[in-house]
Amino acid sequence: MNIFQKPTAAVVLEDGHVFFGHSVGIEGEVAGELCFNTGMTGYQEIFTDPSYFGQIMVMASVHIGNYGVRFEESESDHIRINGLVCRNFTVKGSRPGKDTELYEFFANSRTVAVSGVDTRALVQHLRDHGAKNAILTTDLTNLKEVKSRAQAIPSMAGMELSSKVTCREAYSLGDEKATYRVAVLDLGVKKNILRCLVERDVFVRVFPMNVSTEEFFSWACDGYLISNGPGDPAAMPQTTAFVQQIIQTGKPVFGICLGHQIIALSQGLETYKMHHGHRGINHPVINTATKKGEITSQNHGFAVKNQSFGPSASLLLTHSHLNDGTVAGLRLSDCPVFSVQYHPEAAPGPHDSRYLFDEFINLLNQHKKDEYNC
Ligand SMILES: NC(=O)CC[C@H](N)C(=O)O
Repeated sequence: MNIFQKPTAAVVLEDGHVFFGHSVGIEGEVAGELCFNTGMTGYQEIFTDPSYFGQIMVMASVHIGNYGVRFEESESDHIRINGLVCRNFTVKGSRPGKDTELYEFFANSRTVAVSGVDTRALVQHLRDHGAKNAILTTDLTNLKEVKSRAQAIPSMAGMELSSKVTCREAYSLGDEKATYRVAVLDLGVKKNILRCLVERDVFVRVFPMNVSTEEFFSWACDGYLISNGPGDPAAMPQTTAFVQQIIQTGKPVFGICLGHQIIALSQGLETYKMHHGHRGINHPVINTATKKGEITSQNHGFAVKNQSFGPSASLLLTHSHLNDGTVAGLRLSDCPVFSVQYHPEAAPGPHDSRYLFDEFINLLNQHKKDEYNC
């Protein structure tokens, strides 16, 4: 924040810390879990990712808004974050071909954004003390009262949020005469996951999470994708039981992020809330079979407990996070089911993990030849 300018907005943390900044123009107050993303590019994809529903995002990257917005690059139809905290917010982006400014994008969805914040100090605080609930406000008249309201925000742990972002009705994408047909269980799916399937000759049908078993299983398909999404996976017992049924069909299943966590829960593993999560586009992962490293895009605040994997387990650890050893991927030993905690569809990248979509297609092919029995 420019020390000569008076603050016009504040980030008030549940632990009492206050970070001042400037409102970028949308007045109001929002509450949510405050977490940080270290990606140096891709702000539009982050803000429109349904997995961030309910969260206030602190961007470690210093320039936000500087290349505007192109609608075709959104991960869903509008902004999903509850609020934005950044260092510099550029009102007029300089990218040729932009459809609109980030400012307009925020104004249209009435999402509060605060700039001029010492984001380096704030990120360090969250990294040291963990993700915190917070209130973003442009009304600085009674911050004491805002602090006590910040303490009353419910924890992300135990919160089911997919029902807020899943589609209302089933819809299809791609060519109906494509070689493969995949049913997607939409827990908050990112558009690029669907694009990655369609460009591999897949006809996709996306179903809302509360779809009836009759409707879901009566759509003839070669395999299933369980999508990413917001909230705590442990708060989704019905979806977990449904995924168990999906696995029992014996068809190939691919889980991404929340989908990965739900698959793990359906097999008796547990999940837990992480200290401050993984959110960025340079997270190193090792593929335990090939021993190759992958640089991955990640966005999760929960993870699968590492304790139940072993050589004789029916679940095999396929990928491990190289920074902290957390579970990054798994597969079932006796069914064509695999999942990753990270984002192989990542846009703007990195693209190291795109091969996972090809592996899914290989499984679909194999399944077309001989049926598995789970
Ligand atoms: N991107 C995702 O699917 C996130 C999964 C889950 N909501 C988490 O935070 O861990």
